[in-house]
Amino acid sequence: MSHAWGYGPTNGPDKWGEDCPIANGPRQSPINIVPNEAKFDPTLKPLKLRYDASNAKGILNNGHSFQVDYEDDTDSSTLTGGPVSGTHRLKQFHFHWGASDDRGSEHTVNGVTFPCELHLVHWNTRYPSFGEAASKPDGLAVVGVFLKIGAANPRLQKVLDALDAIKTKGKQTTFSNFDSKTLLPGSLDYWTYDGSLTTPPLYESVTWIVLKEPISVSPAQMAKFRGLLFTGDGEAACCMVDNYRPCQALKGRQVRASFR
Ligand SMILES: NS(=O)(=O)N=C1NCCCN1
Ligand SMILES: [Zn+2]
Repeated sequence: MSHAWGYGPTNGPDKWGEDCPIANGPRQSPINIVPNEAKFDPTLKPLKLRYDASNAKGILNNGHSFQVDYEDDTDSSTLTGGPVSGTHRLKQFHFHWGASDDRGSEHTVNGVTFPCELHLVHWNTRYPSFGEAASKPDGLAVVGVFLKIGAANPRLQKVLDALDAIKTKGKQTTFSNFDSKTLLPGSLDYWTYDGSLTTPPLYESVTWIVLKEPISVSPAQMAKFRGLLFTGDGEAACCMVDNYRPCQALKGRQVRASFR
């Protein structure tokens, strides 16, 4: 692939293997989760997410999605417990979504897609930085949360209201005082499996923690996601939609459940 990766016909997921051969590796993500095939693991600990709203730094259109970045030079926003050992620091969160409500999530459940999926990206502090951790088999832990069409979600609104300022690729603005814990559903029941980044470089470094309970999003709120552009100022506009990777082969992996 001679040009930068993306989600179009010439640079999309089917082409990523040209630059990233790990795309066909043994622990790629996302996957279809089949609850009846997930094994309840009583040794799994409850997820402990402690986030400090004041760690929120900024919001950026990176040309593939948008992300909210967090200060990660101390242990003030962390994930502990769950399937991971040690402490993982929150680095950023971002979303994946579709052009219409029938698609957009990366993981699926019994083949069912959701219109959007939230990823909260954390890195293992046994390594000195996110960049170092990102390429280690136990380097990252990503919490995935499904968004399901329903009532407008007031907890999304501050994020969505910031999108007008970052419409095009490369735009960023300050984004402060946001507690990402408010984006989580009431239950922290989860499925977990060993996987990868779902965007290049597709490193097989992610312990995935996919929450069973979705949060709500309204059609009008979904329209705000779809108002973003993949393209930068001065380029032919291309709507930022369908920025999800299709499900990948399980290749013998076991998905565990934290709940019966
Ligand atoms: N969708 S994902 O697996 O979280 N992929 C990521 N790639 C770059 C760094 C953050 N996360
Ligand atoms: Zn993601």
